Amino acid sequence: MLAPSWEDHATCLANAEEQDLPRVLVDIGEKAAVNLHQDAFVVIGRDTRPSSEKLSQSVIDGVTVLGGQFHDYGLLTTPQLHYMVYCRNTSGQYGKATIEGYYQKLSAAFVELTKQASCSGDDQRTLKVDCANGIGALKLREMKHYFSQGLSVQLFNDGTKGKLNHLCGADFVKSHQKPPQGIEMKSHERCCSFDGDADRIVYYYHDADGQFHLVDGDKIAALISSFLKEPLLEIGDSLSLGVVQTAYANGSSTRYLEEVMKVPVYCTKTGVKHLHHKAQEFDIGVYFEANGHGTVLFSKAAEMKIKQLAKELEEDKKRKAAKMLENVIDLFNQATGDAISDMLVIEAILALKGLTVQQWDALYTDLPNRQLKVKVADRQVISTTDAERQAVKPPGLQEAINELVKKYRLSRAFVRPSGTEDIVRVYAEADSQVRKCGQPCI
Ligand SMILES: CC(=O)N[C@H]1[C@@H](OP(=O)(O)O)O[C@H](CO)[C@@H](O)[C@@H]1O
Repeated sequence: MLAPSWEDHATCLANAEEQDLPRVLVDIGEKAAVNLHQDAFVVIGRDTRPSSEKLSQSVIDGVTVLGGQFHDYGLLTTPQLHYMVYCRNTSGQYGKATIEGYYQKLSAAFVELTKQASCSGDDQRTLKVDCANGIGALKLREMKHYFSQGLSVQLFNDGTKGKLNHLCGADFVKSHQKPPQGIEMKSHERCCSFDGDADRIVYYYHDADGQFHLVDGDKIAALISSFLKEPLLEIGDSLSLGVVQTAYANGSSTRYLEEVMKVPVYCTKTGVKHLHHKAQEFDIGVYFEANGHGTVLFSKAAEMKIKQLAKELEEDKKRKAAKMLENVIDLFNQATGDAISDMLVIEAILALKGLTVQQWDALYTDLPNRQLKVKVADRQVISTTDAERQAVKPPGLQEAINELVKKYRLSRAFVRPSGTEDIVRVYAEADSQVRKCGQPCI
């Protein structure tokens, strides 16, 4: 429990996240536990569930008995807690380790960025936000006045009535491919859903025929990458840009990024800690899980370079491009995927590019896909390789999958044991739900 490096925090907090521990996240770096020469400092935050208060108090009691120091922030979203830890571990260089500091940093960058928006594809810069009846509602309500000159948000499922994540939230929308309850959607209206602790976000809309369209984490990564390429080209510096996905990324998104955007794409195991670490290998690392969890990381060197160019470049267009990148750096939560920060980045990009949600959605067409959970006696009998895309155990399983996959075009399928639930997950995609031979699949 000693002041660890930022990487230690990232690992520890990401591990807690993946094991779906209650959202009283405690700043206890794994590696830091062996460093006995520094004083302990524990950073505590909690969500709105009744159990969180007791859990949080237990942590405080434990730390007090051990004579450790702590700061209790009370109610926070998960990414806000990561932000506080990051600020403290960079001695305030990243930002002020207060809720006010978080609101100010992100809102100032958003307002500055959107000032440059000359036109807007959506006249109404209004966004409907489903807050999953979670902590995101409280925090977005506190924050919305800071950026109201650039965006007006309407909150739904704000926790005053419904239950956390029940028939709402990013996970519900993504897995059921339908809107959450409690939100009224008019056709072509831009809506988004946070998950319960506000670290994931997905967008969606209804078209004129009433058909529902999901714009998921893969499309968020595609929008952001294509947006970033332009100013990077303009400033003429050869900063490396890479996108990190998992096996659940739709094949169309990978093809779009590699073949149309000419951006290198990497696949890691499921779980943000894997994506986060891979993204740190680039000057600019874009990482998103299909479920909407992700952010963009800028290396220290890239940040310094961009800041320097924003000051020094003489040509107006180039200097503006560098300035825009500078604001983008400030707007992305560098500590972890953050629904509020991602929402502001997406809204800024749509405003700057004059894009509607439909135009964004049209970047590419998702391949039809299915994801299932299967309850088995022992999920550990399955082990995988190649970023979980190939089963190495039990014998014969991969061969059987390969046989099935052969029957479809642009097809891909894999199974893997979940890291968070006692189940096996099955994923399949293909260019159509009909077999090559023309017969429908069962
Ligand atoms: C397919 C899927 O969505 N998997 C989720 C889920 O992991 P599993 O290991 O698949 O249970 O929970 C993780 C933590 O929230 C999240 O990072 C990940 O994306």
